[in-house]
Amino acid sequence: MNSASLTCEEQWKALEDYYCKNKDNLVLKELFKDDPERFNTFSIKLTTPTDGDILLDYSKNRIDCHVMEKLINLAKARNVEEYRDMMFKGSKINFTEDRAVLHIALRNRTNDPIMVDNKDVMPEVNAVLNHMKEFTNQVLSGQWLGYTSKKITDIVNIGIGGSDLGPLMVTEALKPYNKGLNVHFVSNIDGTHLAEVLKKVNSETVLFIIASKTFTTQETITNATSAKKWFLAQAKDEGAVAKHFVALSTNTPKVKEFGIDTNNMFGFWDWVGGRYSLWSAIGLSISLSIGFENFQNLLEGAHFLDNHFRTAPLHENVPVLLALLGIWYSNFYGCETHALLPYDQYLHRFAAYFQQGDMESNGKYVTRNGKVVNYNTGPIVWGEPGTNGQHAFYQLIHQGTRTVPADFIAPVLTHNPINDGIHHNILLANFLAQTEALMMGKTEGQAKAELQKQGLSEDCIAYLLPHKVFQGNRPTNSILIKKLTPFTLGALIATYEHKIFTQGIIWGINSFDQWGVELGKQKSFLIVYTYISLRK
Ligand SMILES: O=P(O)(O)OC[C@H]1O[C@H](O)[C@H](O)[C@@H](O)[C@@H]1O
Repeated sequence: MNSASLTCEEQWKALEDYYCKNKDNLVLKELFKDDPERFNTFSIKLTTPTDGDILLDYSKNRIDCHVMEKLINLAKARNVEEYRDMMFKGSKINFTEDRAVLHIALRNRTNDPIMVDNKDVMPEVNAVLNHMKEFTNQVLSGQWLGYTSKKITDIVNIGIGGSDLGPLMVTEALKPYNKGLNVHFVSNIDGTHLAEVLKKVNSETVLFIIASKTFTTQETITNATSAKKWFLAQAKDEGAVAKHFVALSTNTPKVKEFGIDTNNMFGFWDWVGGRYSLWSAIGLSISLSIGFENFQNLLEGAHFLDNHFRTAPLHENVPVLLALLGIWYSNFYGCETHALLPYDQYLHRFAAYFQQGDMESNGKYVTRNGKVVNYNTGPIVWGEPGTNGQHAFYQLIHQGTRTVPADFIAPVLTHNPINDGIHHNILLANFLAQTEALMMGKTEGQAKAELQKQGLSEDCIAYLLPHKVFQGNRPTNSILIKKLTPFTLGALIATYEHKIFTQGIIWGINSFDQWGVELGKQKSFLIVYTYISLRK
């Protein structure tokens, strides 16, 4: 496998050279004028079996065919395909933890064997899925009863990081599929988070889901312990805990120690990274919210995208293309951030979810060779749903001093076509208008003509003019799905997961550990113990 430093790669140098000579010629409106086929050249449509098309339009980027060719050559030189195949085969590509990286196994709907340490992981994956199905059906059908023989009405997921953000994002995104349970999330160690949720639930009808891969995370264990204390204060019977507490974890001894019946434990494995775990038992709150069949459709959507990522040539491979565009902006244009802008209220936690997904994966400066990089790695990921963002931070995207590459994401159809669909029409009009405005900008001539139309004096026009000009040439991707369904959401999430993977491979870093989080954790444990012993 290639172990050369990224900046020494011939393909890197070719990109650098091309960037230096051509960066001023990569002007979007000119590129569109010169090539009427530009949209067709730089867009890809994936047709899903039942949920319509997924379109990636990447024509509004500062690229031409030469840039794309060179970027693809770089991906090849960095062995993206080989590493991708290693991931799918179960190789231990998370080398600092000596672990396989197999979130793809959790949604391996064809059940082809995937071997880790000479053992097929699929039978265990399927066993946990069956357990989730059984449990979900029992709770939703009202068969599962609380300690006073009442049905469960509310679930509370207690977890943090990957054990919170994914389930929270997905249950919000798929609210139209909710089967009737009220779903709550508690993550913050700040007691306010738990206290506010406890005000809304009844001990007789609530189910606590303690979600923690390690079952040692300070926030989760503290919140879970307080929840159990609150529960026992009302139930007054240790035996009742089994009816109201379940655990999602890889750590059986710790789950037992906490007092949760291991029959009520849903397991997973060390090869599932926290930020890639919503497909595993960690997705139990999703399954309870939308029903197991819909949860399965979410897995199907991700599997569809996994197959695309695994088999499509690099120049037609959606996650690879998104990754390469990100590299072009981060490493050549020097862009610091990447915005995720979903034009769908249901996706209001999408950017927050991928803040962890991307920044915890690729926020690293040490390479596979143990060397410190001499180039930028993962960008700062942020965003809010449109159109709210437009009235908050789009000013900076349009006229700020930084270039902010942005992904605009929208469903063509809405779940809520209220008032004859006028809301959705306006929403989509904004989506289209923004990407166009960012690309086209406004020339001095156009701005002047507008000011003249308003009948302003020449002095006033001269004074205002510089503020009314937009340089434009601001890059965007447009990602359109037919409708936000479990399947299309699964595909969308998997797209970004594989984008992150591809970038990590090109940058030569390990996207699957998170040592950076540990330092803060260790320090806070020390301070907490000192504080507690001082109070005694
Ligand atoms: O699921 P847990 O073991 O409780 O971990 C929760 C979170 O802890 C840390 O913050 C890690 O960096 C995250 O990746 C993880 O998702």
